[in-house]
Amino acid sequence: MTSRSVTLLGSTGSIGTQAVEVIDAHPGRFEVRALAAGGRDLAQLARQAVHLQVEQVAVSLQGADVRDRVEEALDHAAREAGLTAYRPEVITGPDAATTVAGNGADVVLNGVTGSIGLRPTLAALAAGSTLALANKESLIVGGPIVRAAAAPGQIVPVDSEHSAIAQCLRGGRREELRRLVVTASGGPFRGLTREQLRDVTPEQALAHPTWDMGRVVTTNSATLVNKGLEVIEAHLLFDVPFDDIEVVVHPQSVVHSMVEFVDGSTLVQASPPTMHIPIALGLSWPDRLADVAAPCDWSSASTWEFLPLDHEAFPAVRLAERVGRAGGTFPAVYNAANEECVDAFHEGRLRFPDIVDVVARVVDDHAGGNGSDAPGVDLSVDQVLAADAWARRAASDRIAGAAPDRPHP
Ligand SMILES: NC(=O)C1=CN([C@@H]2O[C@H](COP(=O)(O)OP(=O)(O)OC[C@H]3O[C@@H](n4cnc5c(N)ncnc54)[C@H](OP(=O)(O)O)[C@@H]3O)[C@@H](O)[C@H]2O)C=CC1
Ligand SMILES: CC(=O)[C@@H](O)[C@H](O)COP(=O)(O)O
Ligand SMILES: [Mn+2]
Repeated sequence: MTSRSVTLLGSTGSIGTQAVEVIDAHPGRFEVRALAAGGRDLAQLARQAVHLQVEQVAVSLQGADVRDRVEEALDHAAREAGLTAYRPEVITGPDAATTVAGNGADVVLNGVTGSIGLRPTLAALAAGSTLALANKESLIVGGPIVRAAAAPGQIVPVDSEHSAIAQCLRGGRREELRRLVVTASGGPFRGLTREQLRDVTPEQALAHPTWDMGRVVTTNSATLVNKGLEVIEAHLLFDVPFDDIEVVVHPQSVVHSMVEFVDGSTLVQASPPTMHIPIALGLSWPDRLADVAAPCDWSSASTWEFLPLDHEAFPAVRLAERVGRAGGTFPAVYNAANEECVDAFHEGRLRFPDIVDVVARVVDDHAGGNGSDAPGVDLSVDQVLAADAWARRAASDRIAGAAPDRPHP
């Protein structure tokens, strides 16, 4: 089998480092051409660059000394590895990830967090690369823009639920599909009431019961905003109406989602919780790589539970369905307001249940005509980014009003 060239965006994060593990475990299958990161850990990025011998290293930091710092880190990592002649191209600044995303690699894995991933997603699609998409936010905020930019099959989902659905769809024809069932772990606060959620801490929110992930997606799992985003993601990826997408709580995170067909049959995709499988499929689609992860162990007793979601304690999914149906800039507003609220929660400026309450108020303000809005097919990237910026400001104002007392001193 021929080797695929790969560009890894967000290479130092949870998805990025696991992608490197998958690539290392399959020598000869992939050649990593470029890495991009935010620049919080230049030493790690440089070690990855030297290890993978990439041609390009992109860092989104801006500043007079950034290039020198990246080159210094690369020199240091190369010396440590006994390689003095290694000199990749270094790209810096806010557009760095977008630049390497457009380098025409066979596969671009977008593992950046947040709506900042929109331009890189569009650059990868414009360059004709297969987009292995972990950065769900770019699809959600870009909506019709991203869909229009993608050729059929050009986006391969890496999010575990959507990878599961894509795998299940290989077992039945699209026109035979009745509905999608998206599983949710329920997060660390499953079973708590809204009142009990008032005093939970950031540390508790980051203790996900089944997955080890980055800070934002882990917090979103706790609020169920992640599941709200994933419902919109499923609608956009598979063109299924919101009425035909159901969320079910499955605390074990072994069934990663399901597809129900018209005859009453349901196909599920199951594996112990690891992102290695969806990452490997994202890189090698439509082929499967061998021995990516341990399969389910059927030799000992185990239980899979499926429970309804408590929408009163966790209103984020219903709110996401509303913004998803509204379309236009509403999903971008939901996402951007949430990104602001997640930061505020971790900085002790907002209580946990106020995250989704503030997002809902910002969405209501948007529905009332605030923030630039352009529903429908004519949406532009500039309009999305303007709505994103407006939602961040609106959320900040609301956060300042929502937290007169500091919940986490
Ligand atoms: N982790 C998981 O298991 C899963 C994650 N996802 C999705 O995948 C995406 C990544 O999540 P995760 O890996 O957990 O997040 P992390 O926070 O662990 O990693 C994010 C990565 O993106 C980099 N980054 C941040 N800003 C930029 C930028 N402007 N340009 C280039 N790189 C940047 C970060 O670098 P730095 O630290 O230097 O800023 C880091 O390498 C999210 O959209 C998430 O929802 C989906 C399913 C599962
Ligand atoms: C692994 C993955 O895909 C995450 O997005 C996961 O879905 C988080 O788990 P929950 O949101 O179901 O808690
Ligand atoms: Mn997911």
